[in-house]
Amino acid sequence: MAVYTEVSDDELARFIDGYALGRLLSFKGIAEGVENTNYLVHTTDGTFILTLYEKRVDPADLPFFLGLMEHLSAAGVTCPLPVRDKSGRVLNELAGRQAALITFLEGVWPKRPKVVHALELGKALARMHIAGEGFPLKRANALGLAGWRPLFDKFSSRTEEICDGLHDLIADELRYLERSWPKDLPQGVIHADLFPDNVFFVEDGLSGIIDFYFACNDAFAYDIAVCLNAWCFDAKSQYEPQKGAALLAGYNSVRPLTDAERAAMPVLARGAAMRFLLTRSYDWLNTPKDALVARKDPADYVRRLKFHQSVGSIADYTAQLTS
Ligand SMILES: Nc1ncnc2c1ncn2[C@@H]1O[C@H](COP(=O)(O)OP(=O)(O)OP(=O)(O)O)[C@@H](O)[C@H]1O
Ligand SMILES: N[C@@H](CCO)C(=O)O
Repeated sequence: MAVYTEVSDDELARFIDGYALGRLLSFKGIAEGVENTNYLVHTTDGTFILTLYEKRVDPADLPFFLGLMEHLSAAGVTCPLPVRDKSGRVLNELAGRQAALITFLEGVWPKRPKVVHALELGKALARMHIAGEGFPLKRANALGLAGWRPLFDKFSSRTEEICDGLHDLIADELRYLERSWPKDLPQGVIHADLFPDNVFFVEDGLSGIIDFYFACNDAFAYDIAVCLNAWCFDAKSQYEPQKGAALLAGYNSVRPLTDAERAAMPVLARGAAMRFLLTRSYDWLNTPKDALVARKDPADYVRRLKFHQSVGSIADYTAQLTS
């Protein structure tokens, strides 16, 4: 359960008094998520999500994340909107953390994504990339290529606590990625963590996107690669080409991929696997045993990475298997 910071009834009632949202009725911690503390909050005016920002969020980045939600929402993307307090601020302090209230989105995230979900996701991702144009703030990808080796250095001496062979798998792959990473792909604002638990559906229609706390400026196609890994493999980490094809087709129907983006997809898929293998491995080793949070298994991303290494081109592979 991702409630790292407890908030008392009185503290929260005082906090809510700062907003024009009526009176606090009830609140409860949200079990899902691993990054930040989230509470579901009911007031006499409605339902909201309260987020207290934890370890990986640099407070200096919060204006980017919250401003982006406002920008995307104004451009037609259904995403949470930060709520302004009585003095117009979106950020406040609560229980020693930076905190914000955001609007509640209806819908549920798909526990077992279907082909139709991947298709809708592809379209929504492309629309989000287009909607991000004109957002004036910039944020480098802290978990992009330049951030991977320093993160590996923090736990490289302990990889055998996760699985045999992990050290060399990561070390060799980092060398490959540093040599091969594409430099001139179309760039803009990307979500960078668009896993199924961050996308809500009502029946088969996509109803909203949440959790912009890794958003940054980077290659659009890298965002697609993150989604390929997160949405198009089954519970045993077997690639599901129909879902991969649907994701790419949905995306392409809104924002056609360039030849360079298509050509780069295999290396981007390997990089996207590396990014989550690194953060999951780090968290696996550093999350206290008694923490109320479900650690995500690095092994799923070992398998994805090995799959990408073995097939060469995921885009060709998808095309072959679905034609
Ligand atoms: N605006 C929202 N509307 C409805 N539910 C929300 C909203 N924001 C968050 N939630 C709920 O809270 C959960 C955790 O939120 P979120 O994904 O932002 O947390 P996180 O700790 O940053 O998670 P992650 O591990 O995905 O990075 C979501 O799965 C969802 O159930
Ligand atoms: N989406 C991430 C966790 C949140 O950063 C993962 O599945 O590893």
